[in-house]
Amino acid sequence: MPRLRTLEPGTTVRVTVPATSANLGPGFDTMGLALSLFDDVEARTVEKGFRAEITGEGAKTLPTDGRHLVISQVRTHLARFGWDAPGLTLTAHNRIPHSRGLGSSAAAYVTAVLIANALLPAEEQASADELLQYTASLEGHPDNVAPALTGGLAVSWADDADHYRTVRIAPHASITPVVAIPELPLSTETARGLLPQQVNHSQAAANAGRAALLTHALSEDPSVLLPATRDLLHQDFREPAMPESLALMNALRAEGKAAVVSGAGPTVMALAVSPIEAESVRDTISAHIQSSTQRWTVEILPVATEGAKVEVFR
Ligand SMILES: Nc1ncnc2c1ncn2[C@@H]1O[C@H](COP(=O)(O)OP(=O)(O)O)[C@@H](O)[C@H]1O
Ligand SMILES: N[C@@H](CCOP(=O)(O)O)C(=O)O
Repeated sequence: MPRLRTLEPGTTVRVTVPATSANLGPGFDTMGLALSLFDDVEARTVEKGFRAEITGEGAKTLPTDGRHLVISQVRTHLARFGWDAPGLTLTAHNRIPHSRGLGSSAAAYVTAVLIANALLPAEEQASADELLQYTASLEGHPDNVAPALTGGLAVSWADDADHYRTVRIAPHASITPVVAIPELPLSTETARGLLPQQVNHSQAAANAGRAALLTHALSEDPSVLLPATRDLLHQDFREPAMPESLALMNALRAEGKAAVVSGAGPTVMALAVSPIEAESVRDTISAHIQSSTQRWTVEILPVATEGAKVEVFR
């Protein structure tokens, strides 16, 4: 393997990346919405040593040396282009909760790839399309990384050559997400392990109809959000791993609220259609979870219209 070139110390890259809620009901592995909850990470190239200082989520659990996911992925991405950092100091302010279905791992991959890309010489930097390929391949599905990169609502797919594609759709301005985040985590890997290899054809057809309706509901006509958010591909299969989340989602839906499992769960997200309705949904959720055995955080998280932001200081 050819020797890696070493970057100069003294460059700082700051990345701000939004949380994302994938699936949105029937858009399994395809649709995702960026939410106004952000991780802020600053990376500085230094003479030597790989170290992370973490506040917030993961401060007590994540590795603080070169094994930190963002540090290791920055180095992997640099190596792809024949570079390494002499050393790296990472300062991470993590606000996106981990393993709750709000896209924390996607945010970490996007952060790492954007940091590495900004550290590369300008002529070697990746295009927006390449950034999508790298981040979606790391995550294994594009539905979180795409809206984390673009902001707003993203509909993504892999084409016949397995090349990831995405289109950004401006969400209707009235849409106001409310999230109920339970205390107990559920890893995406575990939740994916509950999915069947095959699904019934008529259920797949019904799901396709709802997903098609969902793009219309989210962009043009939120009045059809309740039928448009009905999923037949993943939520029920995952119930054994998060029964309280499914119970909350079903109770909200029975009351006419467009509630879904956020990502692979266990967070539940309801899509209100005004800030006032969002407050009422928040109160309704709080009433439902009063008898729960675990603590929940209930928050209104407006749509983030901008995707990840990168600043470079030399
Ligand atoms: N900011 C971060 N820095 C380092 N590792 C992270 C970060 N965010 C997430 N991770 C890793 O990803 C895991 C969560 O990924 P996952 O189970 O896919 O859940 P999520 O739904 O939050 O993406 C965490 O346990 C941690 O190992
Ligand atoms: N489509 C994926 C989405 C996972 O999102 P996350 O936020 O839970 O990582 C799935 O449903 O598995």
